[in-house]
Amino acid sequence: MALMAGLRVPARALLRSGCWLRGAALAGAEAAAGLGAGVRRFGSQRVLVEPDPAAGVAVVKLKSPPVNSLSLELLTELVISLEKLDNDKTFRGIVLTSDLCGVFSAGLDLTELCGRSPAHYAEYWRALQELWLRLYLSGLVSVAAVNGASPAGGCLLCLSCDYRVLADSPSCVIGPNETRLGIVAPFWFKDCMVNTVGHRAAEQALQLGTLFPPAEALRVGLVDQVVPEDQVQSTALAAMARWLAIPDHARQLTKSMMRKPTADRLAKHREADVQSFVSFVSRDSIQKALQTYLEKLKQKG
Ligand SMILES: CCCCC/C=C\C/C=C\C/C=C/C(=O)SCCNC(=O)CCNC(=O)[C@H](O)C(C)(C)COP(=O)(O)OP(=O)(O)OC[C@H]1O[C@@H](n2cnc3c(N)ncnc32)[C@H](O)[C@@H]1OP(=O)(O)O
Repeated sequence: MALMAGLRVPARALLRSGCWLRGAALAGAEAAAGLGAGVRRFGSQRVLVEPDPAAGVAVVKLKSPPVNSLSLELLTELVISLEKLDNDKTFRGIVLTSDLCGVFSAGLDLTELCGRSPAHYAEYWRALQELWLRLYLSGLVSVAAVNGASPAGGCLLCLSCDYRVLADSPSCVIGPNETRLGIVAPFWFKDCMVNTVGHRAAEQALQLGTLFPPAEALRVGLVDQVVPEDQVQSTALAAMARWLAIPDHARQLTKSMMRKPTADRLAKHREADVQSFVSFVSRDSIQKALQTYLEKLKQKG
């Protein structure tokens, strides 16, 4: 651990801040890339939005160190940013990516699931449902530029997008590893998996808690392209251009036709889903399993 401004900051987080320095350097290159004078980044503490109004595209970057785990705060900020972009006619598409090095998102923040009250679990789960429904049904084209590891809830975020580009690096694993923690993916995550890779591949991956390396993720269809790490964002933007060549109304109606039945399964039973999560996560055995997993993660660090 390093001490910085009175805060305990993990050394790994400081290393990752190399990416933020790169981000600062990139700011200088924004003019060249079309993000010129008058076009401002916006967002919040944990979600950075880089708009390109001329292209109608915004790059949405998760920046919640050390690993972009989906805390209640990150979920809330992401929902607000997506809502803002969804309601702004300037934008037709978003690229969702990470501002951190080596991690897209570590999935659900396990500290939100351990030792908290039932009311907290319920609030947390409602926020996760809200994010999933908003992203999954968004009228915007959504491309995930997956520039790091993306287990469990991180994988769900990617699956909720329309298209996925993954970095070709051994650390960039993606998949539903929930069972390895002793927990169960919710039915709507399962449905997303089935819709993306088919029933058999989803069943195997969900039961075995598989984290796919890039080539395997491409082979099963969990991602659409695998490219060198430094080409993830440019490839995502090139894919975006192809999707934006389609008239919005036709693409949006088609997206809704494909996705609404899946989303409706949750939308119609949200509160029952919350209660089933709360009673599951409150079990002693589940609390113990999650604590043990979290401790192992911390010891590894
Ligand atoms: C029947 C009813 C069903 C109801 C549904 C029930 C349950 C819900 C089920 C499913 C939905 C989704 C679930 C999830 O998403 S669970 C989370 C799964 N995620 C993981 O397993 C990832 C764990 N993390 C890692 O593997 C690695 O951290 C990494 C992402 C590969 C990055 O590795 P790296 O070496 O770069 O970092 P560290 O491992 O050293 O971690 C740094 C730091 O972060 C802490 N941390 C990591 N992941 C999490 C996390 N998910 N939540 C909270 N904190 C996390 C880690 O402990 C380190 O902390 P430290 O204090 O040591 O700095």
